[in-house]
Amino acid sequence: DPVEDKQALLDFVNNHPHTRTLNWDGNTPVCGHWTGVICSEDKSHVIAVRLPGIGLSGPIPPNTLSRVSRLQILSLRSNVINGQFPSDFSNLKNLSFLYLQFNNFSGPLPLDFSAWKNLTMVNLANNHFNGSIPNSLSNLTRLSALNLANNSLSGEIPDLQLPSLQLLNLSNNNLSGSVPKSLQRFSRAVFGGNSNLSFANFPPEIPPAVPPSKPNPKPKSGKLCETALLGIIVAASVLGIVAFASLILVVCLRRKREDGISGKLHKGEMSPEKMMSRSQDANNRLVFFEGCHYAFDLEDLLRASAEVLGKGTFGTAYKAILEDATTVVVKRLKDVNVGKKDFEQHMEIVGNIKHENVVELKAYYYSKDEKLMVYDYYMQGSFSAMLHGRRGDDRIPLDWDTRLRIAIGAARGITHIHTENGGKLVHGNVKASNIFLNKQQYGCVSDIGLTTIMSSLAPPISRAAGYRAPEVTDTRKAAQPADVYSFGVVLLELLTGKSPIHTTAGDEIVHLVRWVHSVVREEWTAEVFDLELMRYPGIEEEMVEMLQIAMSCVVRMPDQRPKMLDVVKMIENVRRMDNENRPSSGNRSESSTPPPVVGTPQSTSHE
Ligand SMILES: Nc1ncnc2c1ncn2[C@@H]1O[C@H](COP(=O)(O)OP(=O)(O)OP(=O)(O)O)[C@@H](O)[C@H]1O
Repeated sequence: DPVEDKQALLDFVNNHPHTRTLNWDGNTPVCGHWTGVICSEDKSHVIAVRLPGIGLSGPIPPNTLSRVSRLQILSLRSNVINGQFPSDFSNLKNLSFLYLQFNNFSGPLPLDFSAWKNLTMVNLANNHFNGSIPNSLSNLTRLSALNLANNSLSGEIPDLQLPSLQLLNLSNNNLSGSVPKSLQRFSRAVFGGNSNLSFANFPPEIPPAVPPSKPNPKPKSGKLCETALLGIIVAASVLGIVAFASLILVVCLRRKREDGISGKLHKGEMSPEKMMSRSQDANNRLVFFEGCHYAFDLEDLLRASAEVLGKGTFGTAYKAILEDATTVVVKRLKDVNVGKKDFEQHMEIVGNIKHENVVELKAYYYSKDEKLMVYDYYMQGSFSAMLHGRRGDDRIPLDWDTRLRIAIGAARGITHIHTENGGKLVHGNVKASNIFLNKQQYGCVSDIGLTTIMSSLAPPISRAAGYRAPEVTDTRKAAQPADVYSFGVVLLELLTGKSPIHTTAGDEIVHLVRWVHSVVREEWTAEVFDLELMRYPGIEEEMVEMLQIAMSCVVRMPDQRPKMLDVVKMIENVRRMDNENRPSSGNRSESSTPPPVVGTPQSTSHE
């Protein structure tokens, strides 16, 4: 609710004793002392306080912040607060985002940062802090951004071991000595304006390579290319939606070369009977995996009516309805890059993965011209369709509990995949359209390991672009940390409701990871979340925790990302009060789906 002056703000807070997020956008500056805004009574339910640019002055009164002991987001940016770093901040054990920039704070930084294990983003720039940078910052394993620029900090920079740190700014202080090795991955600019700092041991900066006098092969600007890319993405998905046609699968396959099975069928060169016998041939048959209850053969499949579900990176997916009403999904692969033996070996690995958070490959078919994969049909559609589809009046909102179940399930599925094939298997294509809901309504992942048998994709032209980890240049060689990155993007999608690459109203192309970083950096953290989630009370804490997990997954350096097993444990911890009802996360997270996080979902079959 908009409030117009300080008294109104105080009244508002006092009249709404359960306010959990206190947000003041700073558009109406209010001068004066700030006692009473958040310290008037017990406010232990408050998790976010944003009071930027409202003219708060004087030091923070003692014990003010001990009343908001569960605070996760604190922004007092752009006020005229002075005095020392408040000692009672050490009570704020859950603090994740701390923005105190552009104030008049002075004195030393706290010596001991070990109390704030959750700190993800710290901005103390443009104050008068002095003394040295505390070594204890190394305790902040989740810290992703640290801005201490434009203060009066002095002494040597400690050898900070901050595995998640992506943004650092120590410029314009009085720091001396040399830059420790652990921070030499950042550019010199972040240490600039410290006249006594030596760069003698700093690796030489390599100027960006400028190709001699070669004409630029790219005729258009990067932005245009990105627009074109988005056009392709949008067009492809629209095509998938409108291309509904009740076709015989054979017809879908008709443009194959003459020696192709379907081509022959189409031209009447081979009757279904002959085809049938050929399909029973040991060299040319539909291979079902153990435990598969389907009782159809290739001929039945070829006779089935088929509807295009969508064209993906690796081919086209069809919903095929057989004569006995059995419904399956047939994925017709294009650009398989390996021979029959390797293909079969790979299918064996994938087909033998049995886990309730992994979509089971039921059967496959290999011939020179056709490579098919058969899966169960998930009638609720993918997580992507649930999240982004039907945004109009008839939209069924995707509530937080469902999103949590999707995240936990998918994380467990990927974790299990990472244990397969001697711990070497990589999913390679983790994205929202490859996540479905299993019978318990938990996420389960599909499309495993196809990248390794397909031709490499030119990174910028792929539909998976927004999910791809920055280090992946050849999709066939992606490693497990790249799956962690892609899963982090899925989590960001789940939290924000935004696609990994989307356009703004002004047609600007936005990359979700960059957007979230910029919003969090500009301390609008609470604004990251999907508006649709705002209707559910009391979930902010969980959302902030999930945001931290997502941000740790999308760290630029692959070796600094958590392992999937750790991600599972972190997500399980988001809903702590549920732990008593569930087995411990350790082994279970690799093997099964626990009872639902909240309530009992309807038991719906996915078939
Ligand atoms: N088993 C399934 N049940 C229901 N829908 C499915 C199933 N498998 C795939 N789909 C849907 O079919 C469409 C095409 O899937 P496909 O996997 O071919 O492409 P994609 O997921 O869009 O991209 P990619 O090829 O990179 O995975 C997607 O909307 C996907 O969610």
